[in-house]
Amino acid sequence: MSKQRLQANEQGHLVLGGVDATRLAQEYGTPLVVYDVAAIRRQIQEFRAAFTRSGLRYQISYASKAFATVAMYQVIDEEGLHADVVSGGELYTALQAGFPVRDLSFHGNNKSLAELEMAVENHVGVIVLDNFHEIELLKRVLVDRNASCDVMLRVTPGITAHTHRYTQTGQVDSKFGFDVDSGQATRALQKVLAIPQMNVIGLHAHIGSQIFDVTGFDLLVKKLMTISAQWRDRLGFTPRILNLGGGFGIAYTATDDPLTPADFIQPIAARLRQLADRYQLPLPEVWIEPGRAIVGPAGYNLYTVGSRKDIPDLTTYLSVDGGMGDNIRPALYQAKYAAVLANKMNEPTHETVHLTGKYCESGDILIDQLALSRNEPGDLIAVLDTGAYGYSMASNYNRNPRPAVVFVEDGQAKVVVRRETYADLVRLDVRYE
Ligand SMILES: Cc1ncc(COP(=O)(O)O)c(C=O)c1O
Ligand SMILES: N[C@@H](CCCC[NH3+])C(=O)O
Repeated sequence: MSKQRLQANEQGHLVLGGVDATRLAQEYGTPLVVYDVAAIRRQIQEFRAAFTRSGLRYQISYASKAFATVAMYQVIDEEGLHADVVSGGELYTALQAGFPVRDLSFHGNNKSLAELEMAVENHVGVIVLDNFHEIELLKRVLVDRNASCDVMLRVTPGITAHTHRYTQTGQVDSKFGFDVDSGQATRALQKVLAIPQMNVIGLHAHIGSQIFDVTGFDLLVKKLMTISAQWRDRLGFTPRILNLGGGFGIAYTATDDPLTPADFIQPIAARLRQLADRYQLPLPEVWIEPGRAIVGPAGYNLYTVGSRKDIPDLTTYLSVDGGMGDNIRPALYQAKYAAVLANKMNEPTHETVHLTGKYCESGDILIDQLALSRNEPGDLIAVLDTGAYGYSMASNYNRNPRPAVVFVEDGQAKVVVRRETYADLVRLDVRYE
């Protein structure tokens, strides 16, 4: 989100989804996580429009690890998308939201027996098989229940996406999926094809996250179509669906230059058509799993300015009432964010500060160099584009309660996750006596 696209009212206050951000802070307190729901819907429409123009058969599956709450699954359902879950907890949340289970895919590199049982008993649409151990576990679950299910095979395509090392997942040296080059994926397929309770509907791969160019996806399509042709020739099997995963990057700062959904989808469609033609394969249905691109730009973290430390001739630390507990990404990935003084939007830049949190860690820095207008304690800071992997990776470090989450749309605000209380923090504690 570029700062220019932000809206301010006559008082110079940031306006989110038609609601004054200072009103949100007064009413619900800070730190506060705010989602502009219309922005989520717009982004989904952009993906849909790009697919419609491509002429491909497609499915968009929201990667709910980016932000998974009951209200979020409701919005995804309203928009008619599929979703993927990676744990019993995400599955449980989706079930609580009444999300159609047939439209869920279940991922994970170490799904437990209990999680597989939960998925099968609730009739989850697709289980994405990740490793040989899981094939055996799932077989047991299905045989015991005289059940069957649709599966995809997650493969490791041997592609290194140009992104942070911690968010690369497609390279050979990865914990996820069956390796293609060593023949592991082919062995896995042979094994699964011999299990009558499993119906292989497609191939899945995810090369990484926060990706800004289409090269990795192009290589991925080539790899998946090549292996599809080999499998057709050797095993008489052709995957009906190619799931290309997520990873579509967003702009966190002015220097980020992300592609639009169409920039990704058009070349992917062209390459698929070319290879389907070359290998005489049917054009596969394409699934994608965006998480960040759907919720990232729609999210804002609101904080109140507190203490300040000026170190003469050196620097200034400006502290807010949240930090790494509600946004671990700067500490974990050196992620960069932009922020504004939400109650003084029209004032000129006055200084550059380290925007720090309140946690007992020197690394608890939300923004390393933030240009701000003149400010004082009580002012409101809005960190932008925090919607993906912010609240979903939040913790109670230092026994700080996690913030509330508010959805704003058409001038209305609604709490969709209540703020944790101190009582919540000790809810699971048991006295030792
Ligand atoms: C299998 C899978 N699909 C989709 C995603 C979503 O990625 P992103 O939020 O970058 O779109 C992830 C996370 O990186 C993932 O592991
Ligand atoms: N959590 C990461 C991305 C990895 C997502 C899951 N594979 C982030 O904040 O960017």
